[in-house]
Amino acid sequence: MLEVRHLAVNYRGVCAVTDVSFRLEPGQIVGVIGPNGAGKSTMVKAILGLIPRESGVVKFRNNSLKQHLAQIAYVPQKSQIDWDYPITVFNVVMMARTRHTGWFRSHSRQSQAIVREALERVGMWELRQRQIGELSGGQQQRVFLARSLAQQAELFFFDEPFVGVDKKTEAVIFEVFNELKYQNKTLMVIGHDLGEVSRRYDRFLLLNKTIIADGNSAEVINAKNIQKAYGDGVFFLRSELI
Ligand SMILES: Nc1ncnc2c1ncn2[C@@H]1O[C@H](COP(=O)(O)OP(=O)(O)OP(=O)(O)O)[C@@H](O)[C@H]1O
Repeated sequence: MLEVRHLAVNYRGVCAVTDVSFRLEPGQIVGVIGPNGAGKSTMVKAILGLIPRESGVVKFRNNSLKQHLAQIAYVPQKSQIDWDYPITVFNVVMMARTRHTGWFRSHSRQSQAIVREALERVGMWELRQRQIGELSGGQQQRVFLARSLAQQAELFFFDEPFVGVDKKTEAVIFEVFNELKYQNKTLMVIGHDLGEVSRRYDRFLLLNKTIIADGNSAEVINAKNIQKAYGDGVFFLRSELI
């Protein structure tokens, strides 16, 4: 479904990501892990064309990804969102429908129903008239999750969706991820806390500028790979992770 070949990104001549290649298939939740500064966010932004690539090829269903942007949902890191922007919860989620209705046309009943369903799914319908800056961290993540649902995408990228959320919101997010997976959607989820990584993911990409390991939990999360990616001094207890 998504094919990335030899992706490389430089920032002002300094390499952030190099020679990253992988394929994503439908119906998978793929965790991207690696230390701070490993290039996880950079990799995703370069895949999406949000920042320039030094080199590499990205194909979605054998075509250029640009032709399929409506089918790709991206939820950036919380720190990248302007929470002071004056917009309600409802309208943030409705933004996902703009590609379907256009900027200047009023939103169809169908879009309104889709937005409502998405907000209800994440338990945020009651707060639909709130300004986004007036929400807690967990509520903010739920709103952006709802926005990705309302887009009715095929491929989803989430950049650190579990930062600042409590266990209840974490459980809601994973329930929604699993529903999407069983609808044969593909999810790529960035996280850097190894404790958060568990059997909930089908596959992991361990990144430190390039892919250190790619596979299931046992294949990726082992002492050798973790040391390679994180260096010495990382306390590793596999039994905690499975
Ligand atoms: N806009 C930028 N300009 C210059 N360098 C950047 C820029 N964005 C990121 N970098 C650098 O690129 C490298 C990769 O950063 P990136 O944010 O992709 O890593 P990450 O794995 O997502 O990190 P974290 O887990 O801390 O979010 C880092 O060294 C970072 O300092």
